[in-house]
Amino acid sequence: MKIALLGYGKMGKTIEKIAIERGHIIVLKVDKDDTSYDVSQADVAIDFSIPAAAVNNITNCFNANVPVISGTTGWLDHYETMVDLCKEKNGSFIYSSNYSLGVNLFFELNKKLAKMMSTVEGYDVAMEEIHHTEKLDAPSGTAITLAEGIIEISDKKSWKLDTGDHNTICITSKRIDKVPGTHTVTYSSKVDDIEITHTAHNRSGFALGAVIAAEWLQGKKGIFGMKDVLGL
Ligand SMILES: NC(=O)C1=CN([C@@H]2O[C@H](COP(=O)(O)OP(=O)(O)OC[C@H]3O[C@@H](n4cnc5c(N)ncnc54)[C@H](OP(=O)(O)O)[C@@H]3O)[C@@H](O)[C@H]2O)C=CC1
Ligand SMILES: O=C(O)C1=N[C@H](C(=O)O)C[C@H](O)C1
Repeated sequence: MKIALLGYGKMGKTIEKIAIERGHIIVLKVDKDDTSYDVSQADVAIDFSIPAAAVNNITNCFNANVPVISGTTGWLDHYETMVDLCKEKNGSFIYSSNYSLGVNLFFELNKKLAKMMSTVEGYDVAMEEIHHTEKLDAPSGTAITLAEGIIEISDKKSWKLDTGDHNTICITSKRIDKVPGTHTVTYSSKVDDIEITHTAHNRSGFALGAVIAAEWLQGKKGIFGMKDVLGL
């Protein structure tokens, strides 16, 4: 596949390495100063840029009829607009807050645990995410997906950063040195805690998942998620 990398930072560079190992060619690398670029030569574009650039990058791909894998987090207020544009342009689109196989299994485990916990009394749920100090958004996209998974099943109505109550899941965000991404969901009662944690050791799992998603999207039209890609 001919791949365009929209965002050539920590993730863009890791994706480049894995894509080349899997026999793909990088035909375009877009960074902050590349304001006008032509993505139309690519079979697929992979966007890991910054929250403020994601909508513009995804729009450029739909306008050029190029399938797009979106990994950037922190722009989801505009997700429905991008879905509508994808439908209007008959495009191909995958967004996932986290492309790693491990986290996608963790998303399923989180929902199973939430279902189990909804049958007992005395526990309250909270979440913690830890990332490197360069991260621009908080809470992480992955923490938001985990919270949405719990909200689907429990009597929690929403999530909030650093605060919570009976109706709200408290998500605590910590920023420490070079941590690639750690997410913990904790159910606490007066007598014990139940915790599940996913710890990324590096960025290779995210990058491999994004390349696998790009391969999977070839020849498909519509809007998909990693659940579709992984058959979960
Ligand atoms: N879904 C997932 O699985 C994962 C998602 N992420 C998300 O991916 C995003 C990128 O993460 P990461 O690589 O660690 O961050 P980096 O800061 O290392 O990289 C972001 C890159 O985007 C560049 N950039 C800035 N403006 C634009 C623009 N207009 N168009 C294209 N690129 C631009 C930056 O350039 P410059 O440095 O010059 O400003 C930088 O090189 C984040 O939103 C992060 O949360 C990260 C890991 C996994
Ligand atoms: O910025 C990061 O680094 C990461 N961002 C994603 C998120 O916001 O959930 C995924 C991963 O945790 C790493």
